[in-house]
Amino acid sequence: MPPPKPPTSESAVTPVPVREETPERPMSERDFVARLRGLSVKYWGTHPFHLRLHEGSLSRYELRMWAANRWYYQSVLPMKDAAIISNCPVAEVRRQWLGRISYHDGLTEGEGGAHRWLALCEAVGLTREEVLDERHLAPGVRFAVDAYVNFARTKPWVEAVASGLTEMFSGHLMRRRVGDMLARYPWISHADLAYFTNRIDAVNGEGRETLDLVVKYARTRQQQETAVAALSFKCDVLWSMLDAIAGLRETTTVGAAS
Ligand SMILES: O=C(O)c1cc(C(=O)O)c2c(n1)C(=O)C(=O)c1cc(C(=O)O)[nH]c1-2
Repeated sequence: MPPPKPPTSESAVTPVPVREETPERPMSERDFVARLRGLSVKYWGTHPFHLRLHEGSLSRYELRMWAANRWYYQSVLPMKDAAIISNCPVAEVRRQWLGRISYHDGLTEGEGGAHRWLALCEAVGLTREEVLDERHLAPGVRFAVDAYVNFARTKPWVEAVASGLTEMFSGHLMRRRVGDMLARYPWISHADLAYFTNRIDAVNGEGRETLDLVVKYARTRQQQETAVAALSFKCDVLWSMLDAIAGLRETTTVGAAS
Protein backbone atom coordinates (compact mmCIF):
# COMPACT_ATOMS: atom_id res chain seq x y z
CA MET A 1 0.00 0.00 0.00
CA PRO A 2 1.44 3.42 -0.96
CA PRO A 3 2.18 5.77 1.97
CA PRO A 4 -0.50 8.43 2.56
CA LYS A 5 0.06 11.55 0.55
CA PRO A 6 1.14 14.62 2.54
CA PRO A 7 -1.63 17.23 2.66
CA THR A 8 -1.52 19.58 -0.27
CA SER A 9 -1.50 23.27 0.45
CA GLU A 10 -5.04 23.35 -0.97
CA SER A 11 -6.43 20.76 1.46
CA ALA A 12 -4.64 22.46 4.39
CA VAL A 13 -6.51 25.72 3.86
CA THR A 14 -9.90 24.41 2.78
CA PRO A 15 -12.24 25.53 5.58
CA VAL A 16 -14.46 22.99 7.27
CA PRO A 17 -17.87 23.60 5.71
CA VAL A 18 -20.07 25.57 8.11
CA ARG A 19 -23.46 24.00 8.50
CA GLU A 20 -26.21 26.46 7.54
CA GLU A 21 -28.01 27.70 10.67
CA THR A 22 -31.59 26.58 10.42
CA PRO A 23 -33.83 29.31 11.84
CA GLU A 24 -35.54 28.25 15.04
CA ARG A 25 -39.11 27.21 14.55
CA PRO A 26 -41.72 29.74 15.70
CA MET A 27 -43.27 29.14 19.10
CA SER A 28 -46.82 27.85 19.06
CA GLU A 29 -49.37 30.58 19.79
CA ARG A 30 -49.89 29.06 23.22
CA ASP A 31 -46.20 29.14 24.13
CA PHE A 32 -45.73 32.63 22.70
CA VAL A 33 -48.64 34.04 24.69
CA ALA A 34 -47.38 32.22 27.80
CA ARG A 35 -43.93 33.84 27.39
CA LEU A 36 -45.56 37.28 27.09
CA ARG A 37 -47.88 36.74 30.04
CA GLY A 38 -44.98 35.35 32.06
CA LEU A 39 -43.50 38.86 32.10
CA SER A 40 -46.20 39.92 34.54
CA VAL A 41 -43.63 39.19 37.27
CA LYS A 42 -41.70 42.26 36.05
CA TYR A 43 -44.78 44.47 35.97
CA TRP A 44 -44.93 47.56 38.19
CA GLY A 45 -47.87 46.16 40.17
CA THR A 46 -45.36 44.73 42.65
CA HIS A 47 -43.09 47.78 42.82
CA PRO A 48 -42.61 48.86 46.49
CA PHE A 49 -43.99 52.33 45.69
CA HIS A 50 -47.19 50.84 44.26
CA LEU A 51 -47.49 48.51 47.24
CA ARG A 52 -47.32 51.57 49.52
CA LEU A 53 -49.85 53.42 47.35
CA HIS A 54 -52.24 50.51 47.72
CA GLU A 55 -51.72 49.95 51.44
CA GLY A 56 -52.41 53.63 52.11
CA SER A 57 -49.03 54.64 53.51
CA LEU A 58 -48.09 57.36 51.00
CA SER A 59 -47.98 60.89 52.36
CA ARG A 60 -49.93 63.58 50.56
CA TYR A 61 -46.63 64.84 49.19
CA GLU A 62 -45.79 61.40 47.77
CA LEU A 63 -49.23 61.12 46.20
CA ARG A 64 -48.80 64.50 44.58
CA MET A 65 -45.41 63.51 43.18
CA TRP A 66 -46.86 60.26 41.85
CA ALA A 67 -49.68 62.12 40.08
CA ALA A 68 -47.46 64.93 38.74
CA ASN A 69 -44.84 62.53 37.39
CA ARG A 70 -47.31 60.13 35.86
CA TRP A 71 -48.78 63.08 34.08
CA TYR A 72 -45.67 63.12 31.92
CA TYR A 73 -46.32 59.49 30.90
CA GLN A 74 -50.00 60.20 30.19
CA SER A 75 -49.17 63.31 28.19
CA VAL A 76 -46.82 61.57 25.72
CA LEU A 77 -48.98 58.49 25.04
CA PRO A 78 -50.66 60.10 21.99
CA MET A 79 -47.23 60.91 20.51
CA LYS A 80 -46.11 57.34 21.14
CA ASP A 81 -49.23 56.02 19.43
CA ALA A 82 -48.87 58.45 16.54
CA ALA A 83 -45.30 57.18 16.05
CA ILE A 84 -46.60 53.62 15.81
CA ILE A 85 -49.18 54.67 13.24
CA SER A 86 -46.60 56.54 11.20
CA ASN A 87 -44.41 53.42 11.01
CA CYS A 88 -47.21 50.99 10.18
CA PRO A 89 -48.03 50.13 6.55
CA VAL A 90 -51.18 48.13 7.45
CA ALA A 91 -54.34 50.26 7.13
CA GLU A 92 -56.36 47.90 9.33
CA VAL A 93 -53.89 48.34 12.19
CA ARG A 94 -53.65 52.12 11.76
CA ARG A 95 -57.45 52.37 11.88
CA GLN A 96 -57.55 50.29 15.04
CA TRP A 97 -54.75 52.26 16.71
CA LEU A 98 -56.18 55.70 15.98
CA GLY A 99 -58.77 55.47 18.75
CA ARG A 100 -56.00 55.51 21.35
CA ILE A 101 -54.99 59.01 20.37
CA SER A 102 -58.48 60.45 20.57
CA TYR A 103 -59.10 58.54 23.81
CA HIS A 104 -56.33 60.41 25.60
CA ASP A 105 -56.54 63.76 23.81
CA GLY A 106 -60.35 63.80 23.70
CA LEU A 107 -62.28 64.93 20.67
CA THR A 108 -62.59 68.44 22.06
CA GLU A 109 -60.74 70.49 24.65
CA GLY A 110 -61.66 69.59 28.23
CA GLU A 111 -62.41 65.89 27.70
CA GLY A 112 -60.42 62.68 27.29
CA GLY A 113 -58.01 60.69 29.43
CA ALA A 114 -55.43 63.46 29.76
CA HIS A 115 -58.10 65.82 31.07
CA ARG A 116 -59.22 63.20 33.62
CA TRP A 117 -55.63 62.71 34.76
CA LEU A 118 -55.27 66.46 35.34
CA ALA A 119 -58.46 66.36 37.41
CA LEU A 120 -56.86 63.66 39.56
CA CYS A 121 -53.76 65.84 39.97
CA GLU A 122 -55.94 68.68 41.23
CA ALA A 123 -57.79 66.33 43.59
CA VAL A 124 -54.51 65.36 45.29
CA GLY A 125 -53.65 69.03 45.82
CA LEU A 126 -51.65 70.12 42.78
CA THR A 127 -52.41 73.18 40.71
CA ARG A 128 -52.75 72.63 37.00
CA GLU A 129 -49.91 75.07 36.43
CA GLU A 130 -47.39 73.15 38.54
CA VAL A 131 -48.27 69.94 36.71
CA LEU A 132 -48.03 71.44 33.23
CA ASP A 133 -44.77 73.29 33.84
CA GLU A 134 -43.18 69.97 34.91
CA ARG A 135 -41.45 71.49 37.94
CA HIS A 136 -41.90 68.24 39.87
CA LEU A 137 -40.74 65.97 37.07
CA ALA A 138 -37.97 63.60 38.22
CA PRO A 139 -35.12 63.30 35.68
CA GLY A 140 -35.43 59.51 35.81
CA VAL A 141 -39.11 59.68 34.85
CA ARG A 142 -38.30 61.93 31.92
CA PHE A 143 -35.56 59.53 30.76
CA ALA A 144 -37.76 56.45 31.08
CA VAL A 145 -40.79 57.95 29.37
CA ASP A 146 -38.73 59.52 26.58
CA ALA A 147 -37.10 56.11 26.03
CA TYR A 148 -40.57 54.63 25.53
CA VAL A 149 -41.52 57.23 22.91
CA ASN A 150 -38.16 56.85 21.21
CA PHE A 151 -38.66 53.08 21.11
CA ALA A 152 -41.95 53.56 19.26
CA ARG A 153 -40.35 56.03 16.85
CA THR A 154 -37.39 53.86 15.93
CA LYS A 155 -38.43 50.20 16.20
CA PRO A 156 -40.52 48.19 13.74
CA TRP A 157 -44.19 48.82 14.49
CA VAL A 158 -44.92 45.25 15.70
CA GLU A 159 -42.28 45.62 18.41
CA ALA A 160 -43.63 49.01 19.43
CA VAL A 161 -47.15 47.57 19.60
CA ALA A 162 -45.85 44.66 21.69
CA SER A 163 -44.28 47.08 24.17
CA GLY A 164 -47.81 48.33 24.95
CA LEU A 165 -48.82 44.85 26.11
CA THR A 166 -48.33 45.92 29.72
CA GLU A 167 -51.96 46.92 29.30
CA MET A 168 -52.73 43.19 29.61
CA PHE A 169 -51.62 43.41 33.21
CA SER A 170 -53.05 46.81 34.13
CA GLY A 171 -56.85 46.37 34.21
CA HIS A 172 -56.77 44.19 37.28
CA LEU A 173 -54.30 46.52 39.01
CA MET A 174 -56.38 49.63 38.26
CA ARG A 175 -59.51 48.01 39.63
CA ARG A 176 -57.70 47.20 42.86
CA ARG A 177 -56.21 50.70 42.95
CA VAL A 178 -59.63 52.36 42.86
CA GLY A 179 -60.88 50.21 45.77
CA ASP A 180 -57.71 50.66 47.81
CA MET A 181 -57.41 54.40 47.26
CA LEU A 182 -61.03 55.01 48.21
CA ALA A 183 -60.63 52.91 51.35
CA ARG A 184 -57.24 54.24 52.45
CA TYR A 185 -57.25 57.92 51.43
CA PRO A 186 -60.69 59.05 52.58
CA TRP A 187 -60.19 62.57 51.23
CA ILE A 188 -60.14 61.16 47.68
CA SER A 189 -63.61 60.71 46.15
CA HIS A 190 -64.90 58.27 43.55
CA ALA A 191 -65.27 61.16 41.08
CA ASP A 192 -61.60 62.09 41.57
CA LEU A 193 -60.65 58.63 40.27
CA ALA A 194 -62.63 58.99 37.03
CA TYR A 195 -59.42 58.46 35.05
CA PHE A 196 -59.18 54.91 36.36
CA THR A 197 -62.87 54.02 36.49
CA ASN A 198 -63.18 55.14 32.87
CA ARG A 199 -59.99 53.40 31.82
CA ILE A 200 -60.47 49.90 33.27
CA ASP A 201 -62.75 48.52 30.55
CA ALA A 202 -60.89 50.37 27.79
CA VAL A 203 -57.54 49.02 28.89
CA ASN A 204 -58.82 45.45 29.11
CA GLY A 205 -60.21 45.70 25.55
CA GLU A 206 -57.01 47.28 24.23
CA GLY A 207 -54.89 44.64 25.94
CA ARG A 208 -56.79 41.84 24.16
CA GLU A 209 -56.71 43.63 20.81
CA THR A 210 -53.00 44.27 21.11
CA LEU A 211 -52.30 40.66 21.95
CA ASP A 212 -54.26 39.53 18.88
CA LEU A 213 -52.24 41.89 16.69
CA VAL A 214 -48.90 40.74 18.07
CA VAL A 215 -49.80 37.06 17.65
CA LYS A 216 -50.95 37.76 14.09
CA TYR A 217 -47.97 39.81 12.92
CA ALA A 218 -45.05 38.36 14.89
CA ARG A 219 -44.76 35.19 12.81
CA THR A 220 -41.12 34.13 12.86
CA ARG A 221 -39.26 33.00 15.95
CA GLN A 222 -37.08 36.11 15.65
CA GLN A 223 -40.13 38.40 15.58
CA GLN A 224 -41.65 36.57 18.53
CA GLU A 225 -38.44 36.94 20.54
CA THR A 226 -38.20 40.67 19.80
CA ALA A 227 -41.84 41.08 20.86
CA VAL A 228 -41.04 39.41 24.19
CA ALA A 229 -37.98 41.66 24.57
CA ALA A 230 -40.11 44.74 23.77
CA LEU A 231 -42.58 43.91 26.52
CA SER A 232 -39.71 43.31 28.94
CA PHE A 233 -38.27 46.71 27.99
CA LYS A 234 -41.61 48.38 28.71
CA CYS A 235 -41.79 46.73 32.13
CA ASP A 236 -38.37 48.29 32.80
CA VAL A 237 -39.67 51.70 31.68
CA LEU A 238 -42.56 51.56 34.14
CA TRP A 239 -40.42 50.17 36.97
CA SER A 240 -37.80 52.91 36.46
CA MET A 241 -40.50 55.57 36.63
CA LEU A 242 -41.55 54.40 40.06
CA ASP A 243 -37.91 54.09 41.22
CA ALA A 244 -37.42 57.74 40.27
CA ILE A 245 -40.68 58.86 41.90
CA ALA A 246 -39.85 56.96 45.09
CA GLY A 247 -36.50 58.76 45.25
CA LEU A 248 -38.04 62.26 45.35
CA ARG A 249 -37.70 64.12 48.63
CA GLU A 250 -39.90 67.01 49.64
CA THR A 251 -36.95 69.29 50.40
CA THR A 252 -35.43 68.83 46.95
CA THR A 253 -38.54 69.63 44.94
CA VAL A 254 -39.08 73.20 43.86
CA GLY A 255 -42.42 74.59 44.87
CA ALA A 256 -43.48 71.67 47.09
CA ALA A 257 -45.86 72.62 49.87
CA SER A 258 -46.35 70.38 52.90
O1 LIG B 1 -52.52 52.72 35.85
C1 LIG B 1 -51.79 51.85 35.38
O2 LIG B 1 -51.23 50.99 36.08
C2 LIG B 1 -51.57 51.87 33.92
C3 LIG B 1 -50.62 51.06 33.33
C4 LIG B 1 -50.41 51.14 31.96
C5 LIG B 1 -49.39 50.25 31.43
O3 LIG B 1 -49.28 49.16 31.98
O4 LIG B 1 -48.65 50.60 30.53
C6 LIG B 1 -51.15 52.05 31.19
C7 LIG B 1 -52.13 52.79 31.87
N1 LIG B 1 -52.31 52.71 33.20
C8 LIG B 1 -52.97 53.69 31.18
O5 LIG B 1 -53.83 54.30 31.79
C9 LIG B 1 -52.82 53.89 29.79
O6 LIG B 1 -53.55 54.66 29.19
C10 LIG B 1 -51.82 53.18 29.13
C11 LIG B 1 -51.41 53.22 27.82
C12 LIG B 1 -50.34 52.39 27.75
C13 LIG B 1 -49.50 52.13 26.58
O7 LIG B 1 -48.41 51.60 26.77
O8 LIG B 1 -49.90 52.50 25.46
N2 LIG B 1 -50.12 51.82 28.94
C14 LIG B 1 -51.01 52.29 29.81
